[in-house]
Amino acid sequence: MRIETEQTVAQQSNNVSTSSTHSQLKQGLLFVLSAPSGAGKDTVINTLKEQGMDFHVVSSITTRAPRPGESEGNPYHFVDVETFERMVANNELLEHALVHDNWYGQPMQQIRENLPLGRDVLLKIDVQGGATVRQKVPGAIFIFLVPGSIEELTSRLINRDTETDSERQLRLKNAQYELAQQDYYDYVVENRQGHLAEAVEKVRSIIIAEHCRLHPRYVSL
Ligand SMILES: Nc1ncnc2c1ncn2[C@@H]1O[C@H](COP(=O)(O)OP(=O)(O)OP(=O)(O)O)[C@@H](O)[C@H]1O
Repeated sequence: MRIETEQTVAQQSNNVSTSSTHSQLKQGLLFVLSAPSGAGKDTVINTLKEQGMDFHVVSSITTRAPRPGESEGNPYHFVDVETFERMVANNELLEHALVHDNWYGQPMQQIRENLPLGRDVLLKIDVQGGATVRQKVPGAIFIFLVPGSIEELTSRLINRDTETDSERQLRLKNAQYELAQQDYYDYVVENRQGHLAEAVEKVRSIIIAEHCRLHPRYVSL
């Protein structure tokens, strides 16, 4: 039997750095945030950024027209259908999908540039996109944001007033199916009406906790 003395324990701890895994392999983590339209993805992301969290939100490309107040790169890269099809053909997109009659895609380049620099990357995508990313990059961390209720979601979209009535109806119809997909995610965070701070704190805690894993879920693309 080997009895460990204070000296042997001290020798062992000299040989093994307590945080070797974390300090040597520091790489960013890939997060996926999905939710029905109007559940609060942008609001949560913007609040985390205002609080000083440093992560890169992938600017998707889309063929939809910019809304009032949006411009190239903010929050999307707006491209025509021909450009979109070229990027698909050149394998430049991690995933792409037709949502609400418009194409959306996630450029791979932004992920490849940021992760090796130790910067987390967040993909803000719908559930179809989330399913594709789960297949291609199972090591990503999947977070689903839900509203307190469908009624809350409806009034948020009405108050936001960024879609026509028929667009809003389509989003609410799709929300039923999208909410049913939450079971495939690692985390579900409720963003209740008037309780934004609570939801933000939960997402923030998830990000911090994922970095504290003994073996963080690093991915390579
Ligand atoms: N907890 C909350 N309480 C009240 N209002 C909220 C809350 N979270 C978000 N909102 C409001 O709900 C509306 C929708 O939020 P947001 O635009 O962030 O949703 P989204 O999920 O990014 O939608 P989309 O997918 O359509 O871009 C916004 O007007 C926002 O201010």
